[in-house]
Amino acid sequence: MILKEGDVVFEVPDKLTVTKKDEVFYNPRMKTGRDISVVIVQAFLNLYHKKDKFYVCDALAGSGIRGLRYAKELKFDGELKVFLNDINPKAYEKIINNAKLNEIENIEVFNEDANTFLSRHFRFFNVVDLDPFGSPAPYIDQAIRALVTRNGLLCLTATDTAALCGRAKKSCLRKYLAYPLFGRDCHEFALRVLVGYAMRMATKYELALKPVFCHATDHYVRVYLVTDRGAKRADKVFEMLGYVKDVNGVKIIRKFEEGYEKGFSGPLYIGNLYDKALVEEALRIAEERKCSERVLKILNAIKGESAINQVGCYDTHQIGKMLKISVPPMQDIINKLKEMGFEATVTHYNPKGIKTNTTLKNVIEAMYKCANIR
Ligand SMILES: C[S@@+](CC[C@H](N)C(=O)[O-])C[C@H]1O[C@@H](n2cnc3c(N)ncnc32)[C@H](O)[C@@H]1O
Repeated sequence: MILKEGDVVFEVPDKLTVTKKDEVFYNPRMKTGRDISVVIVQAFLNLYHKKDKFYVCDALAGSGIRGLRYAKELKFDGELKVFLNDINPKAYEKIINNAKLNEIENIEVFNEDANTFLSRHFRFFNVVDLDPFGSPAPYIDQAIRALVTRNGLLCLTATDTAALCGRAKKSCLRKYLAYPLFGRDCHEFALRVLVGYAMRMATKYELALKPVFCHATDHYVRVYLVTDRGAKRADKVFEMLGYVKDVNGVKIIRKFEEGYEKGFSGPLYIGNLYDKALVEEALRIAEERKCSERVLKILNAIKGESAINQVGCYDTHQIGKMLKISVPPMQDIINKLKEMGFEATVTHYNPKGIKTNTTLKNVIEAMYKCANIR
């Protein structure tokens, strides 16, 4: 069947089960994530890319929709080229045909194992995008090596949320060398585990990765990290890693250098997950391109989150249960916290989550005040 996504028309098999069994993989539910990808890469290009060539790698390309959208939708005055690769010969053929269908010529298509392909392109790409079945962990090392060492953008999707969100602890340990945090804000901790893992993988090459954007949507998480080089910068990465424990909604944080203690999760990233300027530019582009309401809602929530440096959030439902009160409307609680002099915002990943720069005690007070209870 012929479909359209963004500016690209493409063909996928008529019957899709959206599993590995499909002749060529395509998941229409990931459109939101791909829309956001195009917007984030464009924002990155606008703000941080100063060279005249921009090489993007879609290493696990499936039908090619992601890479073809980059090739067609990104606006760049210099040379823009997208390298699409998939191990499946049927996907390889489909990508070539889909490129012809759109008269896209600024691409090269390959049919190799992703790690082999990436290892042949040492320090070559400005962007490496990994969108695998399940975990990107098996490809992260080669992806890091294939990126330019300064201002390279690593984009990772992970659909193994059972592992990252803490329902499959051993799987998380096996793939990400970290204990996950299971709880109401597990999606944010999934992002932090994945970011922390990629950062640790890069330090041995004297590279520092820094997250600039991420989101947890539907059944997957997606993170974007930028490369920088130098042993000293790589050493500093460990200052941004740590272990976290949730005690009744309050996060206790141990620094990485203090070591692991039983009951804590991690190692994971404990710094700010967003580059504020990039988030704002992405939102501007998304509005200009008339992206869907859903994309705009996610980006708007993230704009709020990016201004507040809280690890995790307060779950108003959990608090309401604890206090045995019904939860006032979210916006009322947020307004009340602001009236009390604090910053507060909704989160993009938990409709009942509030991020704020104050304590649980003050959130409770705000909720009581909203419910007119004293
Ligand atoms: C989730 S799909 C990609 C979806 C695509 N990026 C999109 O946005 O629609 C994962 C793809 O990875 C490919 N793949 C699996 N193992 C691979 C490997 N070792 N090297 C290269 N491609 C691989 C599969 O054939 C499949 O097409």
